[in-house]
Amino acid sequence: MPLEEFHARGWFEEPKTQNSVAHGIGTQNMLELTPHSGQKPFKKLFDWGVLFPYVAQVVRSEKFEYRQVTEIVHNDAVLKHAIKQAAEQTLREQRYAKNGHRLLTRSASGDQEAQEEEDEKRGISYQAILRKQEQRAISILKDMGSTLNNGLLAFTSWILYKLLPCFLSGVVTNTKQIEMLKTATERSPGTPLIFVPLHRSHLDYIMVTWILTNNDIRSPLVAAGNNLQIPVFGGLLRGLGAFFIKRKIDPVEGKKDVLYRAALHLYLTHALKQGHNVEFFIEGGRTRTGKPCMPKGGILSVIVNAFMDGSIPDALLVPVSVNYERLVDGNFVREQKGEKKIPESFGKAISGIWKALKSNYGLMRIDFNEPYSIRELVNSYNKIAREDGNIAKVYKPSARVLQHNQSTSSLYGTDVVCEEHRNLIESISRQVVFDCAAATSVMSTNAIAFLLLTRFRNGAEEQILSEALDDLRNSLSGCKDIGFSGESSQIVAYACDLLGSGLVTRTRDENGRLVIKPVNSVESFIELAYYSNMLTPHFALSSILLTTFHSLLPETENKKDAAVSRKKLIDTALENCQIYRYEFILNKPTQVLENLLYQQLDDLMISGCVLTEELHDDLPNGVESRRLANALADCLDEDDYDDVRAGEADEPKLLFASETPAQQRYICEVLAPFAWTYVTVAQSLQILHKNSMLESEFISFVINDLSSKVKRGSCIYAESISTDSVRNCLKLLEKWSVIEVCNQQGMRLISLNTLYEMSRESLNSIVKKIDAIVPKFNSGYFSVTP
Ligand SMILES: O=P(O)(O)OC[C@H](O)CO
Repeated sequence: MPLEEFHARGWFEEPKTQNSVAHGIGTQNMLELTPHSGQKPFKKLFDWGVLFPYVAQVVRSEKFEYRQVTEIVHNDAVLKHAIKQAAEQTLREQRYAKNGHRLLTRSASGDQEAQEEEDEKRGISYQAILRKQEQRAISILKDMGSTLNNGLLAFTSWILYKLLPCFLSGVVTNTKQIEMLKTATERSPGTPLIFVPLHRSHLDYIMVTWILTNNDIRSPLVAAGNNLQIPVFGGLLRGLGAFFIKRKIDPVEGKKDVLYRAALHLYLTHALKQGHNVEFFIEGGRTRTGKPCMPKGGILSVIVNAFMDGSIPDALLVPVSVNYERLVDGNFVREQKGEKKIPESFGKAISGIWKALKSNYGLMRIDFNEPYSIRELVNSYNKIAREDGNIAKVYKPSARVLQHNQSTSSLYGTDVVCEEHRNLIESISRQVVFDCAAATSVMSTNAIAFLLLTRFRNGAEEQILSEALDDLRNSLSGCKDIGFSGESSQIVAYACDLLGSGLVTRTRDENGRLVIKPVNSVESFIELAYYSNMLTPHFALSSILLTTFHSLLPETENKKDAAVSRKKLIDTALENCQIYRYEFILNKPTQVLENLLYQQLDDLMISGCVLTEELHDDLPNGVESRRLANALADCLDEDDYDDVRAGEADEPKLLFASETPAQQRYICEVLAPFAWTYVTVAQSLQILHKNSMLESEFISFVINDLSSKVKRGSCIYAESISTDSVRNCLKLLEKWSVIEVCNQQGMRLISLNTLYEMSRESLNSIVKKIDAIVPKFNSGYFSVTP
């Protein structure tokens, strides 16, 4: 989307019409690298020209009748049933605790009177337990419920209008996307919009609501973690639409909190039935790495269920992409290094806001992507399943009662879902995350951090970095939205200013040329990786493919003759993609990964990173191979790749392109830090030999090991020190049944599976398998001089 299409109203211009208030990016010129305004908050505080539109907004927004959902849920029969269930569960526990083995249950003994006498003797009263559970239901709903208020929304909008310019140089949205949302609501009146942003900052909650309110789109009820239920701010968020949910739904392992689950399920279902729009963060928490986290299905499952059981006729899922040039929340370096998160508190919030108001975080960008109708999504999945003859995978709407399955550790991961819909929810959630990530705009800081980490870890002259930025922009054009424009040299300077001297240094060399370098510390590389990782998913497939290609190239004297079969490459790359299954979503559920790899291979041939056999001999610079690959890519659509593969037996082999080793290296560098983390986890497994360990201890062990490798220089990627990636690798090893994870009194204990406990060879084979994804930059292929 060209930048010209973005609404370009200035922060400091007074809103002429209410609909334009929310988009402040200065003028078109300001978009091209506006210096931070440093506006004083509350300048022209009582300017009626500014205030009036907000007063008008309160009046206008009365058309959205914000019915409080809590009272409706109180009287729901399903909640009453859950209260009874919870009371019976507690009764059983109390009987067990007091009677031990002499447990009598009504159903078992058949003698209710005897049981009640026994209960009375032991001071157990079912009625008292029931009353307690009723009280608990009331308090859960009170803790949870939003108090969405139009007056507060308008007042906060006005405050934000005054405050945001103090620390952001603009908030960019696209007016066409806003129009699209309005059209969608007009076309399907009463169908709730479900906003699903990828979560980067606590500011996301506020900004999405702010943009919507200022554009007369009904503000959503927002699922917020109860970690944000802090004095003053908790109440404020609640008034702006937040409803609070527990991060861990079942605090006691193995015991389901039936009452809480029912309350959450009913609250959300009734909110949808009342026509409320809803917003939730499908990743659960904020990304710590800068790339999307794997989706958690909990909240989505309630929404999909409400559709499947006919509670609502449809809902429109709106993937929202949010990005910041500089993250207002600070950074996640401590957590990546294995330290515990400092919980949110009133003091922390105040000091955070104070610090933010005195800083410059550049632009914020919000994109509302095309809504999916859940109904249409289910129909399209069903169509594919029918075409594949996979009738078992056809999802049928059905009336049903609430049913719960095993939950994962975070609330957002809790499955309040029918088992038969599990695949459907997983497919939808992966598709939403994939689309959100693909539609996220590349900010200036993302591009510069990416170049520094993949190409210029030891620094580069400003001019060379600018040229590399030009190349990157060209390579992204048409496939990624770029959130900046202007001369690359100016963008380099601007982004370096925003990243700050803690992350990049700018010094003059002996010839007076400006050299830009990442600050050489673990902390700065981890933080730079956060910004760079926004681009990592985009290059992930080509990085896997090219790293795999290099791992398959034989060691030979004549590098130009080294050949790999296309099939072997794709098959091995597919296996390597599986290694990253918890790190990246590489394809949409509707896309075939193998086909995407074939497409990537064509792209690598077009860019001259891989050559083909017969064409290589007479055309050393690969021009002809590029032409052929171009022609192929032009005439093939995804389905045609199946036919191409059918004839692959007589296909020419793939050859090493000796003219482009540097270019190949940059692509392999993209995933190299992740590969180092994974291989270190695999190597560390040996300490589990005859020794189970707390997961947290094992993670610390790996992080320490990575830190010493980085210190010694045996691993050049300080950003490999990543708790998130260690965890993702552990999930993979659990999936492969290499390790077993069991819960003991709420703590996760890991141990080797019997096969790997018994045989060191099996464990070595795992290390070897993972080592295949580590690029071997000393193999000789990368050092070939063109
Ligand atoms: O990123 P977390 O884990 O601090 O959670 C942030 C969420 O917004 C909590 O509601």
